[in-house]
Amino acid sequence: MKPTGRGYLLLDAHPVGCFRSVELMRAEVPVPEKPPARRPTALVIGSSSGYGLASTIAGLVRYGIDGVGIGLERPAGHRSATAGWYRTVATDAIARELGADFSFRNADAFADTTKTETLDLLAERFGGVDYLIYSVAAPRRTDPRSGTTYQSVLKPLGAPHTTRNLEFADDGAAQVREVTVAPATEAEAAATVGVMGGEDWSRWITALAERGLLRSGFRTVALTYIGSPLTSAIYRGGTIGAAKAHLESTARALTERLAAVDGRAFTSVNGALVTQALTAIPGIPLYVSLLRGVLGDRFPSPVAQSLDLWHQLTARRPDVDDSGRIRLDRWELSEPVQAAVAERWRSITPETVTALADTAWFRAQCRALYGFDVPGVDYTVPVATDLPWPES
Ligand SMILES: NC(=O)c1ccc[n+]([C@@H]2O[C@H](COP(=O)([O-])OP(=O)(O)OC[C@H]3O[C@@H](n4cnc5c(N)ncnc54)[C@H](O)[C@@H]3O)[C@@H](O)[C@H]2O)c1
Repeated sequence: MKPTGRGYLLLDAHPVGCFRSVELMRAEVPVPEKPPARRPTALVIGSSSGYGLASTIAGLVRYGIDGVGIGLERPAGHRSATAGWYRTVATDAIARELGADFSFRNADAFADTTKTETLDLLAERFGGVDYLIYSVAAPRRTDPRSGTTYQSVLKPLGAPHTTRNLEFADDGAAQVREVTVAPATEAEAAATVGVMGGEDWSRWITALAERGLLRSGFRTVALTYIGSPLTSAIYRGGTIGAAKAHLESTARALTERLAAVDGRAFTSVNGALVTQALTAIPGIPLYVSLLRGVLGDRFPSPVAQSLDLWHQLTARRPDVDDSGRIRLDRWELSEPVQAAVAERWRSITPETVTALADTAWFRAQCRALYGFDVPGVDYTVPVATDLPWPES
């Protein structure tokens, strides 16, 4: 199987490459000296990819979690299954090997039926939930109660924004192209909040509360991002930033509601991570490649950040900023790092891009999202792509 596609989007995922990337993530998690006194129950929404996957693996290996992970993935058909499908198969194998009672559901987290069925399963198997990690990144959401489908957009607010995009030719050569993005309409901004804001997270908590499934001391976290002044027009000050602000205010409202069970809701500001969604945000691929150019191997992995997230979630007093957010992005936003990235951003030319930005790393990361370019995989060996979703 060969990687085929257009731009950053590939059409197939390589199962063995996806298994291997899950193994490599697992290898980063230190095994605890002794098992936890009580196995916590966790619900991870968005467990097949990115930060949700890393949190699931870190939780299984280091924190002995049982529970449920939810992702929305496509099975094999004319093309391979999605990469998240194969990563879930591999994560399930880890859970089984560890003896964890952890099952995976392939379902639309935004649907009421998914909530009911997942809560039925949690009630029957565990009788309550200790942690909910909300790590969904979706392009659209259908609100099952109104039937409205919201479509998110990645646009600035108020004024057009001109930035530079990193692209790759078919032979892998890096190119930088100037792009101008028109500002979002009010309807587009509201729709983005409808997808990536806190409404669905809040509904999960309400559903758990109504079923009496919130254990005393329950904690929940949804992931957010701030990012650099270089990307603020398109990210934090743009439509997606408005959605993140909504998510952050939802955390404050949820914490008030969770007082009855001595619970708390947080957002966690994670650092930049190469994902498919990130490649679609104008300017961000160049920014992240420059960030890696500055940091090299000091760029923390998603597993390292997820271990920090669990550390904070399980701490008696989590380390939060003035707005009540867990901060896992200090490495990214530190003054010297941002100054170095900004200096490179200003001076970059088509001739210097590969020297100043780690474009080779960025391209390999993008391909690894589909299981290609993963170290230790023999891509000449034929692979079966039609694999079943793990049984729950
Ligand atoms: N990538 C970054 O740089 C970055 C940085 C900080 C915070 N975050 C935040 O982290 C969160 C997760 O993003 P990611 O980058 O890990 O994304 P990702 O694309 O790697 O993972 C998204 C997950 O959501 C699941 N999903 C999507 N739609 C779903 C649906 N309708 N029902 C059930 N599951 C669904 C996918 O299956 C996948 O498991 C987002 O809130 C994102 O904004 C990302």
